[in-house]
Amino acid sequence: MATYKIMITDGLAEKGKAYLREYGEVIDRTGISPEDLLKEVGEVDALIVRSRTKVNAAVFEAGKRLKVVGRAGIGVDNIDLNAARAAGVTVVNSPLATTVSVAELAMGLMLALVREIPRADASMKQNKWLKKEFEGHELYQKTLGIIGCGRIGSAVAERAQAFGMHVLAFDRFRPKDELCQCSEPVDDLNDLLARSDFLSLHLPLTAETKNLLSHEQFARMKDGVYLINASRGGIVDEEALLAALNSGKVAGAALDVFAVEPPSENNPLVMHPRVICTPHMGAQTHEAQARAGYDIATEVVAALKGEPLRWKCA
Ligand SMILES: NC(=O)C1=CN([C@@H]2O[C@H](COP(=O)(O)OP(=O)(O)OC[C@H]3O[C@@H](n4cnc5c(N)ncnc54)[C@H](O)[C@@H]3O)[C@@H](O)[C@H]2O)C=CC1
Ligand SMILES: O=C(O)CCC(=O)C(=O)O
Repeated sequence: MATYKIMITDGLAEKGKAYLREYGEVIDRTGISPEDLLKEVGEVDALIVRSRTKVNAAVFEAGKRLKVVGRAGIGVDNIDLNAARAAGVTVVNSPLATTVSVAELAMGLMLALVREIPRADASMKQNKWLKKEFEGHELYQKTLGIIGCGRIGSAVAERAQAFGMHVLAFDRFRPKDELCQCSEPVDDLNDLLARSDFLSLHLPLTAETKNLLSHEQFARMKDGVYLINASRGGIVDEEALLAALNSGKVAGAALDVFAVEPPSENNPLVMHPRVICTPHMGAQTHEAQARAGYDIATEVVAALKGEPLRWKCA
């Protein structure tokens, strides 16, 4: 039986590692620097990453025996797919594993925003009882606009409707009859922006979606809209968001993702009193990571063995 060398650079659940060990040597280099990755990637047949490791053209160039890159998770915006194709390296991901966790975080962020849960907790820890300051809003009967209604967007739509929200969905590539999880599919992003009390983003970062929400789009939104972004930072123009928060157009924003991660120290969005932040942790649950680790391990081994693949990205 062939013995493969498989490098892990951003951690992997034990179940995934155990599966990989049946087929080869697992080299756990979690946290490896970009420089060391370039030095060491030439020794391995497969590389398994999450979102931290940037698998750019230089990595493919240095990966002389590299056959497959596995992304334990969904977004492959940190992997240069063109460079992978040019180098003849297969790229796979594990897109089903983390849907529920991300959708649950989006719902949690929505509630945290309208009830100011983080600020209320912080005030209690300062021995303050500011009950009168914390008059929030209900989600009930509000309109939620979902941009990108695939796996996660649909799961959020389902959960939001259980809260009694009216859910609009815009998806550029999915026919309206596939958006059955929402209350009302819309054809026009501007229509969704104009009607939503809450906006939640669930689409990939691509050349087309970069800065999808910028000054012009914020101007089209309702005054006092709430924004939740647990997709990718680059989809929202951060400067435009800051301006919209400062003008009061946006009442509050909850951000799990940033254009640059981690964001710079004292980043004005992170520090903003009406912004709630989490460190890109949508998929960071025990359950999601156990599934993602196992799914990517089986998919990477299948790719190494030349077997049919379920989730080929390149
Ligand atoms: N915060 C976190 O930890 C996590 C974030 N994510 C992000 O969530 C994104 C969505 O994941 P899934 O729902 O599983 O992907 P998906 O592929 O099932 O759904 C994405 C949807 O976005 C739509 N879309 C693409 N471009 C669009 C555009 N320009 N306008 C409107 N819709 C567009 C697609 O047609 C698709 O239906 C991922 O790409 C990733 O960036 C995923 C996992 C964890
Ligand atoms: O695994 C991670 O680091 C983040 C998860 C994520 O954003 C994704 O799977 O697209």
